[in-house]
Amino acid sequence: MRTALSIAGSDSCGGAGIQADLKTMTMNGVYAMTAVTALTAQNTTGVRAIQEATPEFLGQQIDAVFEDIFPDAVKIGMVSASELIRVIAKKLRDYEAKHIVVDPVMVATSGSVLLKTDAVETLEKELLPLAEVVTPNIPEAEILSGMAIKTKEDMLAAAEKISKTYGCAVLLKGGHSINDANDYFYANGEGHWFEGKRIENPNTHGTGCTLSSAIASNLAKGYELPKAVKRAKDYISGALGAMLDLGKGSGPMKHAFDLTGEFAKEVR
Ligand SMILES: Nc1ncnc2c1ncn2[C@@H]1O[C@H](COP(=O)(O)OP(=O)(O)O)[C@@H](O)[C@H]1O
Ligand SMILES: Cc1ncc(COP(=O)(O)OP(=O)(O)O)c(N)n1
Repeated sequence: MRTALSIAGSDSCGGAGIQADLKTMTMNGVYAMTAVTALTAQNTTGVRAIQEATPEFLGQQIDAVFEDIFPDAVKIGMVSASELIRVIAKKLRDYEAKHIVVDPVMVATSGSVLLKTDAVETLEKELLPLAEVVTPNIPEAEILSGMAIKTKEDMLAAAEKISKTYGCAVLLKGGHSINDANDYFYANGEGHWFEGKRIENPNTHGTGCTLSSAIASNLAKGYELPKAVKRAKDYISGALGAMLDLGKGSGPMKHAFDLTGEFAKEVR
């Protein structure tokens, strides 16, 4: 069985972070492992408190995984502080980790800051150059590219700039635009759109975590990056389309939706 490691924060309400990653990887037919960067006291209305792991303890979790079950892919989500980012980068370099997907989580949809301002530079310097693909949303891409993104043309230019600056593929997510859910992919000097039909579901807690861990799962299974992204896009559309409605705020998605076609055959 193929395996994937999520290095991310825990979300006590189960919709984002490590919990979303475990559900997504499992539903995508991959054995999921974790290294927890922080605990959050969080629900669908917001993040109340954050307790970071120590850098030493985060390193021990990563060692414990790599020394026993070498992951076929690694997804990195919320990592709030520079010291934690440095430990992750060193371990991934030392172990020569494969298929690294970086979701540069900065601010939760609820508005809570999940990456300290002084750690943005460390993320850019240490983690992005290790990534096979980075998956910013529009506000995150504005920070990484240093450009305002207001139009589709801005998305193209920002993705190209991030890709060329950090030497990785970029999937710039369009979930924060109003009319559609089209994401722009740029790699090796070429770009194209992954189109998505916008689903009228206000419960989008954990969409970014889910998409990035679905990409990591599909890379772990041996799909080339564009196909891994396409399959992840289909997965997020299915999970949002299942229309789960829990909690008082932006609720989580349903992962145990009816997988159809190609997915269903493989995951069984
Ligand atoms: N209402 C929606 N309908 C369909 N797809 C969506 C919707 N909202 C977000 N997505 C998709 O979910 C993924 C995560 O996007 P986004 O919400 O922008 O990320 P984040 O959670 O990091 O802010 C993207 O593929 C995006 O296109
Ligand atoms: C622990 C933890 N990690 C990441 C997030 C952010 O999740 P994401 O899917 O990027 O976006 P929203 O859920 O905020 O739309 C989080 N909230 N908690």
